[in-house]
Amino acid sequence: MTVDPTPTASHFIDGAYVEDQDGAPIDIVYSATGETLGRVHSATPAIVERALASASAAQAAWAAMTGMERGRILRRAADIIRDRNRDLSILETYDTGKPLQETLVADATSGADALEYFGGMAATLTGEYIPQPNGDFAYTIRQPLGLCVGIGAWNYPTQIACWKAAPALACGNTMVFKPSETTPLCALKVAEILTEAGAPPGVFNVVQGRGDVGASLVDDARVAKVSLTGSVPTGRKIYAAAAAGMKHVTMELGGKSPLIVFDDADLDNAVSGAILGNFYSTGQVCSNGTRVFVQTGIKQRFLDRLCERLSHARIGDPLDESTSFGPMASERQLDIVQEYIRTGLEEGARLAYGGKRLNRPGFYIEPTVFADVTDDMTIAREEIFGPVLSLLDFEDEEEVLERANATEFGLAGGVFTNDLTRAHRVVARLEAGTCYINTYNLAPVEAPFGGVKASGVGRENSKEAIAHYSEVKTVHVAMNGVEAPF
Ligand SMILES: NC(=O)c1ccc[n+]([C@@H]2O[C@H](COP(=O)([O-])OP(=O)(O)OC[C@H]3O[C@@H](n4cnc5c(N)ncnc54)[C@H](O)[C@@H]3O)[C@@H](O)[C@H]2O)c1
Repeated sequence: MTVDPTPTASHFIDGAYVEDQDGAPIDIVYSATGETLGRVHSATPAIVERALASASAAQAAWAAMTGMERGRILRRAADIIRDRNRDLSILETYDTGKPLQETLVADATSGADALEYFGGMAATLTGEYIPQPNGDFAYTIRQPLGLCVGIGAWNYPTQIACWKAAPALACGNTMVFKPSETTPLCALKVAEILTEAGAPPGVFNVVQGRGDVGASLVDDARVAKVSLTGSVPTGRKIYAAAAAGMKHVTMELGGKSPLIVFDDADLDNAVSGAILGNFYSTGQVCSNGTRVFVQTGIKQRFLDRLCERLSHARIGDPLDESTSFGPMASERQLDIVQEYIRTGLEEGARLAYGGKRLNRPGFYIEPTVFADVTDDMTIAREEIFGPVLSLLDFEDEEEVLERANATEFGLAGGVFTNDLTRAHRVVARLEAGTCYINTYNLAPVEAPFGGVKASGVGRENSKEAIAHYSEVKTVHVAMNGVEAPF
């Protein structure tokens, strides 16, 4: 073990690690073995108060720094992350169970990208000059919102912390971040590295805990904005609580996205897209295209090729770099996935591949494919958040579009076809925040990411994120006398 996965302490507040053993213990369980690596303690009300007070006190001075100065710190943090990519990737693997093969390229690196991108943008966040008659004018100032709360899911703990911290801090906000109780480790490292890079104490704080701790953060009157990555039910609760305080929100929630394969598609590319969109990170990706609609003409060939390709998945120790498919992140999530597989079978879907828990320690389940799935089946309607692909077939474009959009979710959607005009026509009509043509599940920080309908509010990444972490103040200036009616 080259990386010690046990954290220095549970929380990171005011530029330093903080412990308070009065909080309820949260075990750090390595999902590849089921062993408990250590424990953190949930934040007590006193810890939550310390974090909020620190972030609140730090905000004015952080906002008063120039964008150049703030950006330099974020970019320095990006460089440190890249220098330590391997260790941070191993930590991400301990936190989530995702294969090192993935974490080496997808997690800390994406976090560094976000810090570099928004660090570079910080100095460009300027206002506008708006000319008015007779030499009068108005101008705008882009201002931070203030104290922001970030709440994370467990599938991408480093990336989620950075995707929220980077735009928030670039705009001059400070943040209290609560990682998922399932993955408490990585956000602490992000806080440590930001501090090392020069972020003043209080600018980025991490507190541990479950939903109750998250709710206490959301409810605090000092908090101006809440950004959640999580499930739709949690999003509904947090959005409602934030509305009571008229707070800004970003909601990155769940999905049940359609991936549509027309019979003129390049079969191997389409199968690759379905693999990326269902089995990467053991299927624990919000934007996954878990409803794979395949046109009837290539249905059998697609299924055969998919099953053949899945037989090459290397399931095993995620710290072995040749492993391409790891365990579920937690026993609870494994149980949820197994329950959905049982429901799929009960409702008459045909199990075409996998479906079984592996007979080894840890929370492993095989990559699973159901064929002959119909739109009304539970596995076609609900987000499973595990490696379970539902194959549905369709006859024509109009029909598949109607069925693809018949869901409360709207996170992502994809189409595989060699017909250029059809590709653009289809994505134009997909009710989804992020669409893919002949590819799937890319999420570069330069492009907006987020959902429509129940899948979310607002966008992360890209220039769009700036609007969600800042406000515009308008200033009117008279260069002439003031006329009044009396
Ligand atoms: N759209 C995206 O960008 C994106 C990315 C990753 C995951 N997700 C979604 O996240 C879900 C899986 O993650 P999860 O199981 O951790 O989600 P979850 O909703 O159970 O928990 C998310 C976070 O919210 C906290 N929380 C729970 N109840 C709360 C409350 N009442 N107030 C404040 N905080 C509360 C949890 O402690 C956790 O930190 C899936 O639905 C997945 O699609 C979305």
